[in-house]
Amino acid sequence: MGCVCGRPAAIDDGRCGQTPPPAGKLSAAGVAVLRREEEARKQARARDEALERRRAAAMAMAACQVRSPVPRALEAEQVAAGWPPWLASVAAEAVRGWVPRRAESFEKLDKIGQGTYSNVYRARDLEKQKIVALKKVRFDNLEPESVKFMAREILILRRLDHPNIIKLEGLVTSRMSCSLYLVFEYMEHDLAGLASFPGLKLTEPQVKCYMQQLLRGLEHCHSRHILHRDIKGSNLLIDNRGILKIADFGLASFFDPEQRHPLTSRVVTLWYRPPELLLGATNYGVAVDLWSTGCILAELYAGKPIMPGRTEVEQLHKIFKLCGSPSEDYWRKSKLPHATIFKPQHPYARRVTDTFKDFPSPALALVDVLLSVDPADRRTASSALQSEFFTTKPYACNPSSLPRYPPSKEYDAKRREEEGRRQGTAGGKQHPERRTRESKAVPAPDANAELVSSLQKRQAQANTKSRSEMFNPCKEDSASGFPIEPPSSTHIIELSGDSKHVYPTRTFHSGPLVNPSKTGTSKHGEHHVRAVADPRDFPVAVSAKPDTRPDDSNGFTQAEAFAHGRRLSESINGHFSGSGKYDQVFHQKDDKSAGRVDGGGAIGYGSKGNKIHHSGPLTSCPSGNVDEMLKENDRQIQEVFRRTRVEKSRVRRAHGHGVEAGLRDLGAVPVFPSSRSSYRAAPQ
Ligand SMILES: Nc1ncnc2c1ncn2[C@@H]1O[C@H](COP(=O)(O)OP(=O)(O)OP(=O)(O)O)[C@@H](O)[C@H]1O
Repeated sequence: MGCVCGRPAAIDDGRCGQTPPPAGKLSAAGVAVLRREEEARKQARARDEALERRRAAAMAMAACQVRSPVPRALEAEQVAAGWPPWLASVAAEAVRGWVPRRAESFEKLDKIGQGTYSNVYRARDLEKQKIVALKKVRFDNLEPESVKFMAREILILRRLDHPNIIKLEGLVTSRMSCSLYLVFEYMEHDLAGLASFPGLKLTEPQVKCYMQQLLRGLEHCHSRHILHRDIKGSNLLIDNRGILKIADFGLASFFDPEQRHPLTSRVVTLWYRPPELLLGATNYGVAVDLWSTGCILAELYAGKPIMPGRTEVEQLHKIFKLCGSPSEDYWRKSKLPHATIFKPQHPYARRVTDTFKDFPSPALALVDVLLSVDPADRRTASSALQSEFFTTKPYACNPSSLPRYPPSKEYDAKRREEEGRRQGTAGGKQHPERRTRESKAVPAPDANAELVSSLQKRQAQANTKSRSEMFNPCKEDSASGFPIEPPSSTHIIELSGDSKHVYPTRTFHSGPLVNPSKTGTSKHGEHHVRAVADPRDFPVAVSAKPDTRPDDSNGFTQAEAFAHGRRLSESINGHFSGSGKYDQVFHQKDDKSAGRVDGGGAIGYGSKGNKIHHSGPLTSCPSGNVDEMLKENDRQIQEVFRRTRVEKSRVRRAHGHGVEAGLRDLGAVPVFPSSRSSYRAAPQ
């Protein structure tokens, strides 16, 4: 029906009826039409409001630390302060007391980093006249999980105030905006980048200086009841004055030491992940960060990551080989969920002091404490700060006496390599040493199973018409930029030290902190990692059941975390699975509801329908010889990668850009975890 102003009701855009002729001049029919129009508008408004409320409530339910919807008054207050309603409805607490900064008050300079769910830019703050880092959070503002992570990160960052913790200086958005930038002080380096800088060897006072700052920052986090849960070199930013700051609180969580609330075990980047998390602990504390700190300390002395596992199983086995397997007492008292799966038949002896006998003894003593298998033995950041390592000579140097380095972030190395690739040379005009190292890139599976899975889900959605696109024109905020690439080269692993196996890896990133001279290099330039995992040591797993307790105070269940993590571990295990036993441990379909164990068999990767394909168990090998089985498995994996590459380039040719999501949906592209911190350059 048309309106009195002559516009059809169907195109009523809100202007219709705003200036109706005075009612007195209308006929009765005209007035009736006006009333009906008014009524229809009211109903439409009510419908919109109800929709908006439902959306906000759904987001609030899933939002971090938000057990009940944000009080309407607080939400309204934040909207009045200039925050967009989608943010105020979920993260009102996180932005409380702040007003958003305007985008125009910053000048974006260049991209300096990329995380799982963010792009980081160097920018000039035009109001304060200084250089800052702008972290643009990539999320779909209708996706509760992504808003939840972002809100938690902001809330945690605001609770922290310490010279060794990155400072969140503000947020950039506006009432009408659908994007969000976190404003941080700008840091020139990260520890991973510095440690991998060609020719750079940190002295003992320098190592102590960085470690002291790291532990002071951690001490502050823990005193505020915050666990970082992703301590690693690339999350330790360093400025030109030598100040180290812990960054990336995307995985951090509050914890209550008195009343332990179950937390997800799917956190911490694999190489730095403590055994209790690999064993599925949901009741843990500060010791998880101390384990990662121990790994970093040992890495700085060893010049390479000390336990570069490729799968959770391999990681755990490396830990047992180095640190010994847990005592009977620990198995009994900890009641860890995966204990029955991973408890080795024969205990492993601890070899930390043997392995690191070249370390100065106070450093070795601290490493020994921090890498205790029983979390209770790792003590605290405060006790580490009082250890002999810091109280005996040579003392930690003053940060200001540290040398000034050229830009040395992992991201810089990665960019150089990309540039080299574009020019058709392995390393462009880089330092030859660097080039060699980068060609030996080795992936380190990322910690962030939760985020990765959330992003995978969004990528799958993005393939059709994502909800964000429907409601939200800001395409940049979708997960479209998330780097997911198939591996592009090979990598040799020595299993049990005697048989070599070629595994696919990426050369996209700069390689890990591995010293080739100690681990060997093949004539093809591939890097050998002496993986100590011996599949025969692990019993066959028969079941793995998701726990359904609430997780992380954020409304997620363990079942969900389990399912998410499963997806990640399977995409990794699909590439690097070892024996039939290993495979049986991890080969499960990603079935949230049932958490079933499935022997699997097909190789491939996909996110659609929560189904993960993987290399099957190797039980079909007629000889029953593990090495034979592994070779056959490798052959199959190589074949899949070959087919994937062919298929990918075929589809790319056919459709131009933007086909990766489609391929992923078809299960043709293997899903890799975060590109940011997982691939690093090998130092000398
Ligand atoms: N304040 C800063 N100054 C300079 N560079 C920074 C700063 N913050 C972050 N970066 C760079 O951006 C990268 C990504 O940042 P960050 O780790 O916070 O992102 P993320 O999306 O949370 O990553 P993750 O994949 O670990 O979840 C960092 O590794 C670092 O190199």
